[in-house]
Amino acid sequence: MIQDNSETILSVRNLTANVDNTQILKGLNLEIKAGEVHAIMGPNGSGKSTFSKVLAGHPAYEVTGGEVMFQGGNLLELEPDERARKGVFLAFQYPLEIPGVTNLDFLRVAYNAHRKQNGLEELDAFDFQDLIEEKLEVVKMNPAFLTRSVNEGFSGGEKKRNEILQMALLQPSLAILDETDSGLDIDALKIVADGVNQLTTPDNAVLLITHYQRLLNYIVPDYVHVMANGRILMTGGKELALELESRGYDWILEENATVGAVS
Ligand SMILES: Nc1ncnc2c1ncn2[C@@H]1O[C@H](COP(=O)(O)OP(=O)(O)OP(=O)(O)O)[C@@H](O)[C@H]1O
Repeated sequence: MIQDNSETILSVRNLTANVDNTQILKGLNLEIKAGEVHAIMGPNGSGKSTFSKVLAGHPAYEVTGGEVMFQGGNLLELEPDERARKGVFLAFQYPLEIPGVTNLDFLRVAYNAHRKQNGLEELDAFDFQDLIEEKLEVVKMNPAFLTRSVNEGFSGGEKKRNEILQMALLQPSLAILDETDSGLDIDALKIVADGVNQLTTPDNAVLLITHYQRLLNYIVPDYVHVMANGRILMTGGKELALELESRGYDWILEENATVGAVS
């Protein structure tokens, strides 16, 4: 038997979570190994963003049961900033604006916090400038975006690109991209996808949440999961995304309703 020795990056078992006392996640299971790209698709309101926010530690979401292990440690015990420093990165569906804080300062503080976590010295402003210019190339962003306040007045697509810039800089172990493709024109979609692909290594993993198969033409997933009603109902390879595009979700919901009725 061939042994798969890849490191497990994320292991989610029977996760349940509430928002405002309403249960949204209802027993979610997922295992992600180093080097893998996973995509989660599913109907509106199925809990995809909730899952990403629970992973990031958003305080509005209450975990009521189950387990989330990240690189062998209990993720749920960590504060949101600790999760980020340890390498969990969430690119938001709706990136926040931070008026009064320049993109450059924001990125430098985030980057140096990350270095500190890894026992490294802070990078001074000059070295950071060199580094960030290199990263701007990855996402083909104009340096003028560095001196503007974080996301303030950025177009939808520029905000998404800025999220990928942050990711390029921080090189997370687990990048969770929540509908990063929404609002992107075709060229921007390719640039963002190239950025993600350049950052994918055998040591890290990517979790994409998307409604559109087209993103998966550019970032090819190892696994596609279908989430509905707070659970992952089906897992397949990249071809599952094509099938979903042509058949929609009802057949999966019906199959699961039948299974649920029998068991
Ligand atoms: N604060 C809240 N109070 C009550 N219900 C909430 C709250 N926040 C989210 N929900 C509900 O949780 C459910 C899951 O929402 P979530 O955003 O996780 O879904 P999604 O799968 O990401 O949807 P979409 O594909 O539309 O982005 C939805 O029915 C939503 O209305």
